[in-house]
Amino acid sequence: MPETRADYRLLRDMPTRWFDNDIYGHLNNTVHYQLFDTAVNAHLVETGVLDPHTGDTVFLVVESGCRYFAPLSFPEVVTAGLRVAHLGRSSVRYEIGLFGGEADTAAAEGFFVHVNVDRQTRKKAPIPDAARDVLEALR
Ligand SMILES: CC(C)(COP(=O)(O)OP(=O)(O)OC[C@H]1O[C@@H](n2cnc3c(N)ncnc32)[C@H](O)[C@@H]1OP(=O)(O)O)[C@@H](O)C(=O)NCCC(=O)NCCSC(=O)c1cc(O)c2ccccc2c1O
Repeated sequence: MPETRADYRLLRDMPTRWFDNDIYGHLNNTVHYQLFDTAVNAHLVETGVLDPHTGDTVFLVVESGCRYFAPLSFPEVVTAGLRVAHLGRSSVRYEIGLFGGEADTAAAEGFFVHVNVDRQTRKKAPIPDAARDVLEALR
């Protein structure tokens, strides 16, 4: 059973683009993953805890997945619901629901796991306190 908007801690509107529709006239499955990345990383950048260009550490994805319940398509505005399901020492699991238009049940539900790594060595590193605070607020 798909989840509802109330099941997520933060909602973020995500405009769709002409190019997002595939030959069947709906968002291709790869676009859902782009929306997940954009929703989460935009929040991290806006809250000041991710600087993808100069930060000492960066997040890498180690696992991701998605279930698709209903089609989404341009020109719909999609709303992404975000929550943190697990916060470890160096890892965080995000769960994201995608809602089409005014719908209250998710058209798709996905997740991905980020591991924080040192930018230079690419070895895992503890999630810094400031980022941890932002992530705790999404639990
Ligand atoms: C990332 C790695 C270096 C980690 O290797 P390591 O051996 O150190 O990993 P561990 O097994 O010790 O686990 C560390 C930590 O993660 C948890 N964990 C690991 N796997 C999973 C899993 N499948 N599910 C849940 N949790 C997992 C584990 O429990 C530990 O947790 P703690 O919290 O207890 O510390 C190595 O795995 C690696 O290099 N992998 C390849 C990464 C990669 O190439 N990914 C694809 C491209 S990256 C990407 O797509 C990407 C997306 C973005 O959104 C970005 C946003 C901003 C910047 C960059 C982005 C980006 O590159």
